Amino acid sequence: MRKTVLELNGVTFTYPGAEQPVLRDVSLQLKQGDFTAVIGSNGSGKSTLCKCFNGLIPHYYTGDFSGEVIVSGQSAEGRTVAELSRTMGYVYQDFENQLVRPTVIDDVSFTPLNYGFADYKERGERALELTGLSEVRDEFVWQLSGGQKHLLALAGSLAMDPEVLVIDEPVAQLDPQHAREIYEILRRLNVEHGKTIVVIEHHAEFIADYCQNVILMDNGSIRWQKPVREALSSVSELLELGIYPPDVTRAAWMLNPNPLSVQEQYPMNPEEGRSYFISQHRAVEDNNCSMFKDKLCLVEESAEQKKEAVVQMEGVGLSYRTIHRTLHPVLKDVQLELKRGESIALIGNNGAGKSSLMKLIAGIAKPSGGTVHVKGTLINGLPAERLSGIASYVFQNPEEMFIEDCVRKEIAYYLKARKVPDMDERVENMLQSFRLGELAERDARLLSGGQQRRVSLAIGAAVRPAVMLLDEPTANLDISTKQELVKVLETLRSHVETVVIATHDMQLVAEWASRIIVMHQGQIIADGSKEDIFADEQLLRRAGLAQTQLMELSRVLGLPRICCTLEDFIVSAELQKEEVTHHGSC
Ligand SMILES: Nc1ncnc2c1ncn2[C@@H]1O[C@H](COP(=O)(O)OP(=O)(O)OP(=O)(O)O)[C@@H](O)[C@H]1O
Ligand SMILES: Nc1ncnc2c1ncn2[C@@H]1O[C@H](COP(=O)(O)OP(=O)(O)OP(=O)(O)O)[C@@H](O)[C@H]1O
Repeated sequence: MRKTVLELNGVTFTYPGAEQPVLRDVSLQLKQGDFTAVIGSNGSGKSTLCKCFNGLIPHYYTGDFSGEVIVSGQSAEGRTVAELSRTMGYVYQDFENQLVRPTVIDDVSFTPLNYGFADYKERGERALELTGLSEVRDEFVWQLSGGQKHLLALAGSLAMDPEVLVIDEPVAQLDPQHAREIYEILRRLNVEHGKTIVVIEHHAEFIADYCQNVILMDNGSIRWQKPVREALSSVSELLELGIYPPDVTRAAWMLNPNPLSVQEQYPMNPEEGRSYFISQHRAVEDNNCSMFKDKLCLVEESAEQKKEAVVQMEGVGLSYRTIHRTLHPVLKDVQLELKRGESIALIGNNGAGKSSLMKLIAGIAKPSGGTVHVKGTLINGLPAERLSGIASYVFQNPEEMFIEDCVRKEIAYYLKARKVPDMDERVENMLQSFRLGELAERDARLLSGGQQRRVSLAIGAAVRPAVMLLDEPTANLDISTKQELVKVLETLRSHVETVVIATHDMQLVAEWASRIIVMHQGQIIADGSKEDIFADEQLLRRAGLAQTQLMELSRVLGLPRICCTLEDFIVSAELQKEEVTHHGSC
């Protein structure tokens, strides 16, 4: 019999000052070697639940706590976070807070050093090797890209060789190839080393491929804990909660029963799924976006206006100084023109230079050569306060944007500074569009990750700049918020001249972008329509993007191109299924 490594009995928890408990009478058991996904919509209590595992709740997050947590057979009561952390490795959603030392190798070895392990350096090196970070071992941590920092936080936990590894959204900021690699590492740790793994995950494809069990959180309670196939087949329930995992996975299963044979064991009714999907789509449109649209005065643009260049970059380079004081070129000779009305997706693997390029357009980073013009204004060297109306950058880490004490004031902040006349109306509009009404008076820093992301998007959108730059806008978002974001982005077209998104979310790219720019090692290696870019497998492979779920699926479906909406996938899946049945019966 496998031993129980973690047990929660009747845990209820209320954050200080909150009116309602965030966890309500939660009980669960994890056995050694389990690989479990915790799912649920934004704010349902997933991270709070996991913070009970290593004693962060109630030791660090004080509040009203009752119930019992048992770690490796011993009650957690009276044991410190440091003690529990030897068994429970944890990578937080805001993983940057876990990076505490200046260089990569120092950081990864820091925890084992602190615990007095003589082999702390070897542990660090091993963890870097496992996560593919050995090449940057001597770099400064602040010089890493967002994705690389996430890998480093994971490496830091691995260096302690914990019995249980809890990771809050392991691939939120990783490119598809790195994401799969991380899950392969987790699988090896699970299968070969018997580690118990818990992930908080919004991506169904990884849950389907790697996890054995799924815990569904619903408004602070565990609604169920089920084996993965059964869990992901609970279509109507997941749709009802607005968290149905991307339908691509489901469509793929409908067509290709291997390796999970889901169809045989848990037959799904495509009609049921489809009608739910469509009604969900409509609900989003009716309740949120049409309301938002009504308030906007949509401007018809002339063909001439559409051709107008909003951003012009010529011969732009960007270099950062390395630890050895040499210059590390991050962007090389970028020539780029972004036009009015374009919806641009910047894609490329971790560290390709996407954020750096956007920071140059926003005037946050200064080019080491060349010129950047936005709306005809040379922005190199322009003071920050002059930039917010021209280009607005929504950070990869939303909390970096928060300076006020409540959500409403955060959204109003830049509008107030610029004395925008319809400020109150705009703030209300944003609160509604991003489902923030109930959170308006809350401190943004104390919200869940997905809620914080929504606030950061609302701040950026409220300003209505000429160019809006969004860094990984769908990271940490549940599926229904993602759908809303796509709709809101559509409506933004009439206020924001050009929207640029840096993303690893190919679903978003397929549904939203009108133009894709592919970056690799600091250069633009392709620039075109999604039809052209997604059809070029060699190019995508070169940029480390070949293994996306969409590509696999498009192959399975025999689609010439990848750019389909979720609905297209379902329709294609159904058609193909019918064809198979038809041929079968012939
Ligand atoms: N402030 C900095 N100082 C030094 N180097 C940096 C700095 N910011 C980024 N870099 C380096 O520049 C390169 C490009 O980073 P950037 O964040 O632009 O990549 P990215 O494509 O956005 O990656 P990700 O998808 O992981 O966020 C990386 O090698 C990174 O290590
Ligand atoms: N430190 C805190 N103080 C007060 N309330 C908090 C704090 N952290 C989270 N909350 C609230 O508790 C609820 C659950 O948050 P939690 O982070 O556990 O959700 P989650 O399911 O992990 O969400 P997400 O998918 O967005 O990360 C949310 O309403 C959030 O606003």
